Parts: sequence; C-alpha cells; structure tokens
Amino acid sequence: MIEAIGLTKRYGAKTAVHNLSFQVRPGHVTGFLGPNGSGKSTTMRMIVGLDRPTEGHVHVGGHPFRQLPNAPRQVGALLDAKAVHGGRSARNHLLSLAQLSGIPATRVDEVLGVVGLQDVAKKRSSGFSLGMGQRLGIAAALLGDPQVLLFDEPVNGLDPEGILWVRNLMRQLASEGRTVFVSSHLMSEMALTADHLIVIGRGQLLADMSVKDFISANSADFARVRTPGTEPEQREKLTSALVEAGGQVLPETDGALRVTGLPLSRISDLAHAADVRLWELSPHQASLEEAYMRMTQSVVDYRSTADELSGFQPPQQGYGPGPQGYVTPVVPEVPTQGWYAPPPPGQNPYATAPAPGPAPAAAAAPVPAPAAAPAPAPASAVPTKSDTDEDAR
Ligand SMILES: Nc1ncnc2c1ncn2[C@@H]1O[C@H](COP(=O)(O)OP(=O)(O)OP(=O)(O)O)[C@@H](O)[C@H]1O
Repeated sequence: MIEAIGLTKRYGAKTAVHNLSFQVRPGHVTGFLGPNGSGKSTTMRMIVGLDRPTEGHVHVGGHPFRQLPNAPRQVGALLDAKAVHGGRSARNHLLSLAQLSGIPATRVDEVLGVVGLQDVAKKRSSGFSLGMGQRLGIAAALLGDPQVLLFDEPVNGLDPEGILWVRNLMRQLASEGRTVFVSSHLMSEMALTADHLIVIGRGQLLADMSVKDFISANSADFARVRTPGTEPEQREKLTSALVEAGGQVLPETDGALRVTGLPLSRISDLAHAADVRLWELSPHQASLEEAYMRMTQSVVDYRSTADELSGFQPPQQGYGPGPQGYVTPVVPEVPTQGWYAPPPPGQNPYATAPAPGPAPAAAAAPVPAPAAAPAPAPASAVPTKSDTDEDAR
C-alpha cells in the first residue's frame, strides 16, 4: 500500500505537487492520470525517495521509502526507461542492479524471459528500440519480485502486442495481491487496465475513484437516432418532436442525431407518434477519454495555438496561490444524471471566461532521468537528486 498525506513539492517558485493525499491499495491496478506537467512523475519520484517532499509525506508499506528494509525487494519502479547505461548488455544491466540488491543471477534470466528479451539479452541496450527499452525497464522493476510496483508510462513506444502484454502483466501483478500504480496518457488503455483512478491537475487531486464511477460522474449517456438518409424531412420532423418534448438534439457528422434529456422508450414513442421511421436507436455511454477530457480541460497547461480551446483561462478562483493560499479546484459542472449533450464545437460552456492572452509556454524539458530500476536502496548508493540541481530544468 502507498499512502500520501499532504504531499507537496515546490521547485523554487513552482509548485509541482500541492497537498496531495491518496492511498494506492494492493490487489488493484490504480491508474495515475493528469495532463502534461500536472505532477505525476514528481509524485512517483517522491514515492521512491528520489525527490524529497517540501511538505507532507508518502509511505510505502507504512514506512518512508528510505527507511524500508531492503527496499528493492519491496518496491520496483519504471520511471524512465532511457536511464540505462547504453554500453551494457541488457543482461549485464540487470545483473549489476541485482548485485546491488543481493538478488541472485537466476532471477535476471527469469525476468528477461518474462519481458521477452531473452534472445537479445547479450546485445547492448544502446541499440534497443523504444519498446525494447521499455521492456528492459519493466524487467528491472520486476527484478526484486516486489509487492509494490510503479510504472510511469509503461506502454510508451510499445507496439499493439506489447501494449496487450503490459495490460495483462499489470492485471496479473494486481491479481497476485500486489500494489500496482501506473501512469499513462492512453485513456483507452487505462480503461482496460485500471480498476481505480487517481487524477491530478496542476499538482492537486481531482478524483480518486473507480474507473466506472469516474466515467459516470464525468460524462452522461446519450442516444443515437438515425432516420432514413434519403428522407431529410423525416429527420426534421423528428428533431422538432424531440425538442418539443424537452430533449436536446445535436446532429452527428454521419447524419444521425445525438439526443439527450429523453429516455430511449420516449424517443421511440415520439418517433412513432410523428410517423417517423427509425433506422437506429441506440444507447451510448461516454468513454473514459471523454470523461477525462471533460474533467481536466480547465487544468491543461500546454495546448496548441491551433486548438480551439487555446487562450482559455481557468476561472479566477481555480488553482493557484490566492490571498487565502491554494483553493479547491473548480471542476466544470456537468450533469451527472440523465441525458446530457456535449456542446457543439465552439460553444464550450467550460470556456466561460475566455481571456485573450499569450499562448501557453512550450512544454518543459524532460525530467532528468532517475534510475529505471528496482527502486534504489535507502543507503548512500541512492541516486539522490538534490534541490540544488532541480531548478536547472
Ligand atoms: N526538477 C525540477 N525542477 C523544476 N521544476 C520541475 C522539476 N521537476 C518537475 N518540475 C515541474 O513540476 C511540474 C510537474 O512536472 P512533472 O514532470 O511531475 O509532471 P507530469 O505530470 O509527470 O508531466 P508529463 O505528463 O508531461 O510527464 C512541471 O511544471 C515541471 O516543469
């Protein structure tokens, strides 16, 4: 179990993580989501003792990471798959990590097999593809057979077969009773892999709930209705009847109608009464991706100037140090029950206070690489990143 309480990290004037409290429980895959720069990697680094919290604390199995006896046997982490000595073979890289932690060489061959790198074990990792590097990083995380596993973007660069393999691996590790904490920007993948979600925006907690609850709390169901394409007047007639009955109707690009505010049976009755034939009447639920976008769109820092939401500023009372310090995030209000029609492009109700302003700054440089390894030992060998070099990025 991982438990964070009031976790805060400031880099000079920049608050990367603010007052974050959550638990990651064993036996589940917990997804860690948030827009670029929201503090996911910083949080993970604090969990494995690579960054020191400015305030608050995070414990693994009831102890700060650095006080865990034989930490690499208890916690494994893939934080940056590129943090490998490229001149070493995959096997030698893992062997050196194993020796540091008193892990037998037989385990190295075992994990090479688990991640499918047995045939290239003697090849230098500098020649590895992105996906092979990820597999090597995952092998390093598994080396100590730990109960707690952290993966930062584990499917980055993997092909579809590799993504499926990671999904199954995460689920298997969780089913063995391990604590699995995984960050990803691939929502479709998270929807299939995670049971529980922790979502942050600008370093603060936005949601801590099951995937199912997250989707139903941040999206709403709708019906798709299609009339015969050859008879546009039927579509008009139905639209009028639905609007008159209190429904909201939006045209979809393929000619169908997206209807909210009316149950399926009522839509069917209204069509029948209006003498309109239906070629489709189907219920739909928003995807995790839609729900995630809806929740986080006001806390996205880096957005293309070509994006229609660029220039959108979160409301004044949103994030950021105000006169009373940080305040609770203002999450856009979305009906959580019944039918709800997402707005047509350009009529986004969340962009209520658009303020023309300069385009957001370009994304920050990548985080300096911590080790992709069984999480480092709490001894002097720990690759500590002092606060003195932190502002250099
Ligand atoms: N060592 C550092 N020094 C200064 N600022 C930092 C440092 N590490 C992170 N930050 C800043 O803290 C914020 C959070 O960064 P972090 O890398 O944790 O976000 P993230 O959610 O992992 O982003 P991404 O999804 O892009 O990987 C960013 O604004 C980043 O620029």
